[in-house]
Amino acid sequence: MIETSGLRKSYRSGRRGRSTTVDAVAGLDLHVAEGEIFGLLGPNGAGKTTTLRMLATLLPPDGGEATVAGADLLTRPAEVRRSIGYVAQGGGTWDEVTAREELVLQARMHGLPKAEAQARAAAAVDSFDLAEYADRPCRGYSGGQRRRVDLALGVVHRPAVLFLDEPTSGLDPAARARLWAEVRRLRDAGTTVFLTTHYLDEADALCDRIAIVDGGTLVAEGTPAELKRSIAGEVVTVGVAEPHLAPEAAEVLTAQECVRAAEVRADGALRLSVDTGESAMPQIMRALAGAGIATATIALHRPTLDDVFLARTGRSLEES
Ligand SMILES: Nc1ncnc2c1ncn2[C@@H]1O[C@H](COP(=O)(O)OP(=O)(O)OP(=O)(O)O)[C@@H](O)[C@H]1O
Repeated sequence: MIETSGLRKSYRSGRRGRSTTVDAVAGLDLHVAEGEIFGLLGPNGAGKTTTLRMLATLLPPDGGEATVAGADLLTRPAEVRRSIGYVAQGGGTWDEVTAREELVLQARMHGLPKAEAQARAAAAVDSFDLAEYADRPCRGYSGGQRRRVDLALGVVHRPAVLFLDEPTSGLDPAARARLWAEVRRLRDAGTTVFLTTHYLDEADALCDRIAIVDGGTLVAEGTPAELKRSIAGEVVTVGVAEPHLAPEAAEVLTAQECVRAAEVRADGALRLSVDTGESAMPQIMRALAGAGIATATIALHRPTLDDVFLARTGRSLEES
């Protein structure tokens, strides 16, 4: 449904002579299948919004190719625009207008006659459960209510592809869960959803497939489960009884075949990447005992997407 190849965008800023160039998107290849929720995950400044705005025809790429819903982004942008909905970061509701009026206006902007636009607005009020406040000005809405209206506005013309930029940013847990349910409902009805997020849990729980980006380039792409299994392996943490021996313990363990990588964390514990935790744990204990290093604690963790990011970039996404 969306294909990109070598997609690029740079920004120049500063005065003449002292201008700097930021390669916001530095050659991105993405494949998004029809009917999936696809997430672009990355830290601040990774190039997520720039990518989304290019795919939504709001920003011209500097290079590369892309098709969206079967139309070439560069040569047939008007056709792309007819197939997509776009919800910007922070949304697009006006304080003085009601949600219903916004929905009618949006539908009319997509070329629907008045009666049809009103019918679409009424259907959206129903399906997004907006009736309680849809006829009040948007100014009084909660953050979660506004985001639901934003979603409804994004799909009132029934696009094949919906772009969402940081859809749950700033929402409380209950409002986030509600928005996730709405996004899943749209996907189940056949809409392809392309969203950006810097929340690991959102990428993991909501997205069918994700692309992790950093510095404008692709770090990894796949289903969250695949990425965690294939890239991060499993993680064993070990606390040694005498913390000053942690560096020596890391050296001993790095030499073990079952250990892919060992690092000493800031809290003095060892963090080990292994293929299979269950079989690695007895070997780890034996190796440490053999080196005369006593173990205080040992625990097996299921890998997270942050472990994937760490394995690929050497940094934690949560600290980026
Ligand atoms: N209009 C602009 N002029 C100059 N630099 C820009 C402009 N817009 C973005 N950038 C830079 O391009 C890079 C990518 O920005 P972008 O907004 O695409 O990242 P992002 O992953 O969406 O970040 P965030 O999560 O903070 O929204 C950043 O280094 C940013 O500072």
